[in-house]
Amino acid sequence: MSGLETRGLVIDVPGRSAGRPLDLDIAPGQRWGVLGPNGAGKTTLMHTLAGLRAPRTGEVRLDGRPLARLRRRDLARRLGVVFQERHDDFPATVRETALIGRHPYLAPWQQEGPEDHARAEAALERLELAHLAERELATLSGGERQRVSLATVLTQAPGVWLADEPTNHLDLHHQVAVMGLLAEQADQGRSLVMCLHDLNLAARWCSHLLLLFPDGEACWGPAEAMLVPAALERLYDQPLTCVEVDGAPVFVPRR
Ligand SMILES: Nc1ncnc2c1ncn2[C@@H]1O[C@H](COP(=O)(O)OP(=O)(O)OP(=O)(O)O)[C@@H](O)[C@H]1O
Repeated sequence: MSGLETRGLVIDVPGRSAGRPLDLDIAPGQRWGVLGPNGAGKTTLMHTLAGLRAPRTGEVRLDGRPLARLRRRDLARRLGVVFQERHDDFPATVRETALIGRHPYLAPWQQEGPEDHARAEAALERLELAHLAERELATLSGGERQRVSLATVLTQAPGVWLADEPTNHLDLHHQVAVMGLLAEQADQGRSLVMCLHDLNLAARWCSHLLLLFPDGEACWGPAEAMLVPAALERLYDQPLTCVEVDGAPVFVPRR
């Protein structure tokens, strides 16, 4: 299974003069959460980790090889991305969209086979979307669309998942279901990096955390070492109360 590393990585946030170089080792089986306020650079980091945006300095490596040296198709098999708010202009059904996850495995113009269809159907079942398989994407609710994005990556079955706010638009049941699905992917030996705005989801589901500050400062490590109330209060510029529920910390914003 695949691991992702960054060496001396400074992401290219427009107008930011510097930033702490990131030396991350995201090993198979780990669940990394990226936390930070609006504008801290979380999405920019995800795009950089996906090879869609050049770093200002440093590099990203997948299984020890610089992303820049991997072929696009190889990368598309090994790295899956769930990004915020896709605006799909061309009409497609939910099933057709999930099947896009198989494209990195097909030759140009090759039709999907029974195995590809079976994977897509299983992913739609898993995301509770089977009853919507024939629906046009444009007719879906925000949460349903988000689950289609996740189903597409599940169909793709990459070794590394990059998910920008994977619980965006989801109700409580689906938030927990999706975090459970992502944890299961990690338990199967995949690497996972996700941006989260919900500190409590991060506290419950992440094994490691990266805190990104708006000035480019950053710190990272095992989740329990990062979930320090004073650091989180500085991160969000927001006083917090920390209580313990079932042995895990729960953070509540103070007025
Ligand atoms: N094309 C661009 N031109 C100018 N500024 C940009 C551009 N793209 C991003 N930025 C700025 O870079 C900064 C980081 O943006 P980014 O989307 O990575 O933040 P984020 O941490 O994901 O924020 P959020 O929590 O709001 O999603 C923001 O201040 C944003 O306005």
